[in-house]
Amino acid sequence: MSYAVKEMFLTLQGEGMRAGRRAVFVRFAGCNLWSGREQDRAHAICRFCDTDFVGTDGAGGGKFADAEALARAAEGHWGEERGLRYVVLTGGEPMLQVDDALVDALHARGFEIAIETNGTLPAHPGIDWICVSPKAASDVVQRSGNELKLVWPQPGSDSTAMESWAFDHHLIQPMDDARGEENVRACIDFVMAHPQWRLSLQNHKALGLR
Ligand SMILES: C[S@@+](CC[C@H](N)C(=O)[O-])C[C@H]1O[C@@H](n2cnc3c(N)ncnc32)[C@H](O)[C@@H]1O
Ligand SMILES: Nc1nc2[nH]cc(C(=O)O)c2c(=O)[nH]1
Ligand code: SF4
Ligand SMILES: [Mg+2]
Repeated sequence: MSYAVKEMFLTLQGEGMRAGRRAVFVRFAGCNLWSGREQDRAHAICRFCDTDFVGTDGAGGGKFADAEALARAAEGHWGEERGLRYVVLTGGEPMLQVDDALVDALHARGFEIAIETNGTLPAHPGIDWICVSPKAASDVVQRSGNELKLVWPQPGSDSTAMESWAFDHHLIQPMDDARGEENVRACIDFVMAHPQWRLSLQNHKALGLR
């Protein structure tokens, strides 16, 4: 299979329990909850997306003919060092494209594989670190994993129900939109009232990283 990738880059994971870790990000093109076009945002299932995932024209992006080609490119971003290789598959929605061949090719090059997914499709069982970020108007089928990262406030999402889902960590992340600090305050208040949750900040934005 070929893969459509918007962009690929080396950075620090900015969010969640593994924030601060060196990682190659592979941003797949396309999503099942929004077309990515601004004129469609108001009617999309997911309306707060902070990401351009349309097309394959970003830095390091492109159409990769097969899994080997994509894994080779990821290795190129990481460099020769073989220790602690870490790749984060994101998008768009990566589970629209991630398959056995890609998981095997990345593992063969020594990568630990993480995914950022909206959870509407089952995560590939070979993935080593699963982060699910539920969207209120969608049906989440992937209810287990390493971390659940709920963007907040998100009217219509049932955080109490999510506490019984099988995740090791439950995180609340401020929605980055025009309300800004108000959303951060709402997240702090939420964690103060629900100690089983913890705050996730988008460190890369504060640090000026990609
Ligand atoms: C762009 S999404 C791509 C992966 C997948 N489609 C998903 O939604 O999880 C990556 C992460 O950014 C989060 N995110 C997207 N827009 C955001 C925003 N405006 N504020 C805070 N987090 C946001 C998502 O919830 C998800 O955890
Ligand atoms: N540095 C950095 N960390 C991230 N964690 C999740 C991201 C994403 O867009 O999936 C992201 C991203 O875009 N950049
Ligand atoms: S599901 Fe993820 S990639 Fe798709 S529109 Fe929402 S935040 Fe963006
Ligand atoms: Mg991002």
